[in-house]
Amino acid sequence: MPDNPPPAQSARSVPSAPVILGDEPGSFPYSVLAERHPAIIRQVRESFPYGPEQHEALDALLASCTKGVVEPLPADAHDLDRWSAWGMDAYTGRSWFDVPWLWSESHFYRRLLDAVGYFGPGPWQGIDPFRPSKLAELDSRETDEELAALDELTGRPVAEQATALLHGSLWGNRADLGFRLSDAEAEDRAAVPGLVADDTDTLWTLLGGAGAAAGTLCLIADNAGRELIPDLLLIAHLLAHGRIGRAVLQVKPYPYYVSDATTADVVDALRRLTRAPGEAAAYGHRLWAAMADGRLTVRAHPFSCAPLPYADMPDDLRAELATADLTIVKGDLNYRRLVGDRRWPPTTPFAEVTAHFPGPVAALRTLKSEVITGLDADTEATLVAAEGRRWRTSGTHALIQVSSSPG
Ligand SMILES: O=P(O)(O)OC[C@H]1O[C@](O)(CO)[C@@H](O)[C@@H]1O
Repeated sequence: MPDNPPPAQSARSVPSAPVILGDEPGSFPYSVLAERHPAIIRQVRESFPYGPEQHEALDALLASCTKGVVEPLPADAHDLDRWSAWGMDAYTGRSWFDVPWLWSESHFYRRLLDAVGYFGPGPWQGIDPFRPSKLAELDSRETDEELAALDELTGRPVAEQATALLHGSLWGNRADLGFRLSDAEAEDRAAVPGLVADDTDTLWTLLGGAGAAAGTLCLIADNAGRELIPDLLLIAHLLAHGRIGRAVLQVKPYPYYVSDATTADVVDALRRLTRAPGEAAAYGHRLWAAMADGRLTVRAHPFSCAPLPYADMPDDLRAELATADLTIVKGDLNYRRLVGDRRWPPTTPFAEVTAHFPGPVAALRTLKSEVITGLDADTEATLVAAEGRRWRTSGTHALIQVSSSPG
């Protein structure tokens, strides 16, 4: 089977490059499977007073994902057909290290929820194993400081507010609790400026300027807490200043990648805002009102937890995204899914690898895995000279890349 593609490869394939596997000891993908996943199992074990049944299931998952093979989902799994369509039949019986890294890493979180009884039936049904760490981050001093900064920002010119909130949403992506488990001090080591690509000007042209009809923004969210809050603040600003008429916030239908946002996390974030002192509360109440009158809608499409690239999205999601004037795709995992989790040469044009997308798309991402496209050769040379390969995974660099006419 060439390149290990899942059986359902769509006719909308993009230009090709080798799919990333986790099979190379010493490589970043390998370290995530071999070290980070066991660390996440340890963290989950300690986060709740789970019983012997859950601990045994976590033991079995640990053995399977580090030394074993991909095993079939239980016959009564609610999403068995979906995972069969997502390639599980092709990968069952194979090492987690020998199948596409995006697939095995994503499948790990599905199996982790099974192990702790999240899908039920039973006492642990619907109990988010990552909630304690998400709430701790939401209630942190850092969040207080970021919200307090809004009081000063509100007096600034509107264009300056917009740029500050856009960058707040971008750098908020460092709020990835899974990442923190293995590299908390990364921020202090950056040798080269943070932004490696910046299409901000193009992005603003796609969000109704003065006199232009206020269209629809779709924001495909990533992490909860200190990332989701700046995402919501950006949406509130764009609604309040008539740059958009409506926003659709795409979140995850269940806990995923430790800190990815679910609807429960959106509610927690809005409550955090409305409870805050000063301008933050005003933002919170405006967002709450926008939810009530439909100007802000939350969606949780099952494909947001699929181990597949967006090029393989189902038609209903494709049709929905096609109605947006702009789709902002947040974070590292979504970037891998947007451009394809492949070893692209870094100067591969972003527009080429996003041609499959059904409408204008902007990626806001801090770099936490090896996939990269759309760099100019000088920037790549400077980064390599200063940091070798570290710039790709350290989380200290970011990008704003826009493709205004794909599809
Ligand atoms: O929260 P984000 O920005 O999607 O980051 C998640 C990224 O972290 C990792 O799990 C490991 O760095 C990547 O595999 C994944 O792409």
